Amino acid sequence: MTDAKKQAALDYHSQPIPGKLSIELTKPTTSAKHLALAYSPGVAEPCREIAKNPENAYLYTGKGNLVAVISDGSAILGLGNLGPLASKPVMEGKGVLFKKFAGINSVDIEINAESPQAFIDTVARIADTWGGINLEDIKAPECFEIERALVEQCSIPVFHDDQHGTAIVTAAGMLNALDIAGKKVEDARIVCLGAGAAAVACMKLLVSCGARAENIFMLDRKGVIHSGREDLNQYKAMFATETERRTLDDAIEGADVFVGLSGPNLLSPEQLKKMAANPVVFACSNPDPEIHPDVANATRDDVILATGRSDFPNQVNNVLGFPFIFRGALDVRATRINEEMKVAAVHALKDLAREPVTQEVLDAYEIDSLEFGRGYIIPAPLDSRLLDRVSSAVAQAAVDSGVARKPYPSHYPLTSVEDVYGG
Ligand SMILES: NC(=O)C1=CN([C@@H]2O[C@H](COP(=O)(O)OP(=O)(O)OC[C@H]3O[C@@H](n4cnc5c(N)ncnc54)[C@H](OP(=O)(O)O)[C@@H]3O)[C@@H](O)[C@H]2O)C=CC1
Ligand SMILES: CC(=O)C(=O)O
Ligand SMILES: [Mg+2]
Repeated sequence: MTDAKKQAALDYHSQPIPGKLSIELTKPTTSAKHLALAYSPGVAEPCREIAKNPENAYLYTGKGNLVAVISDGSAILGLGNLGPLASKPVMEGKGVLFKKFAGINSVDIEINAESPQAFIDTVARIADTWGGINLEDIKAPECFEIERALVEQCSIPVFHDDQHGTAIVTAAGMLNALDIAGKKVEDARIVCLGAGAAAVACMKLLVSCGARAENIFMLDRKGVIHSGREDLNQYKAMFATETERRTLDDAIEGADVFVGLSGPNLLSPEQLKKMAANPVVFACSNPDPEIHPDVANATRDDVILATGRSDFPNQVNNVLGFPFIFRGALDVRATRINEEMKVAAVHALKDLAREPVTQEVLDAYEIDSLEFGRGYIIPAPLDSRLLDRVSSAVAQAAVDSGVARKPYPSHYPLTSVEDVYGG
């Protein structure tokens, strides 16, 4: 980013008041009568009702539309482990996206935990406060154990966005991109740079969508993850292949797909040149992708390119997932976000990209036209149809797969965030 853009980002966060979110009141508070309802003595009544039946918390508090965004700051975007407090702008940012795109209230919580168990214990103790928990920017491999334990211990959805949100959006974009490239996911030779939270989840979901594990080369800082390595944790080991290839230079030769979930500027133009015709390159590290779009496009004119950023076409970013996935899950009071719900979200996103783009999207991105193709493989985050399409698919899948505690919402389809509480 230029110095001017960096300063603009700092000004955006600091002016006119610090931060990006505030809390609003939903009830009148102008008279003593109002206060007697909102606080003492009136507030005692909902307390008594909730003590009798915890489900009443959904009736008398904001719990049902409230998500905690929780991080330890150990893998903030692609910036690395900068600690809990430095993750706060990202966590507030996730809150902005929850509210703007899905009408969900959120609170960010940054935990200074000395161990994964301390993190788990902290979150488990406050879990009843929320309708759902979005774990964010927690590094691998700790994130896997943390999520597993919390899913087990909590009766509300717990979702590690960097794993599943990213995987859902990546799979949707990938199925479309391969189609445009004239290739089949089952045949695609895939290189995944990164073997952490996002990478492992993305490759697992791509395999569920038809990719063959033996066609995937995954790499970490030490190179290709192969069956001869003895330093692999159980999550990396799932992707160990029998191969003589050792480096990115080796792995990228002839590859159809590159998925970058690692760090900045790690794919060189020379490596991009070695890929097969019509290469699909998802350089998803934030804020700086594995290869800059200007460099990639100057290197090959047949590349189908996506990044995680809002300022280039084809934004493959979990912003297209988590707001709407939680919307659907909250609205049927799902106890968890299961595979069926994730796959439903993949197809809703994939299919929406194939529909004509609305004027609203063209205006928001200041362009005259956009149609399904190399420059448009995935819906844009400012497409208001996402709210209905993804949330309803997720809610239906939750009902069908038996994790919903409420029926499919009678107030669906949602046309805007104004509708989220129904009539
Ligand atoms: N666009 C999107 O929606 C999303 C993008 N991301 C991006 O993905 C990246 C990883 O995030 P996340 O999975 O949460 O983090 P993790 O810390 O869990 O994983 C990072 C992984 O990247 C690998 N890595 C780092 N540097 C290199 C390198 N020089 N060469 C090869 N591998 C490298 C690490 O290797 P090792 O295991 O050896 O340490 C590790 O496997 C970030 O840049 C993040 O911004 C993440 C989520 C969503
Ligand atoms: C987008 C996101 O969640 C990340 O880069 O970590
Ligand atoms: Mg993240």
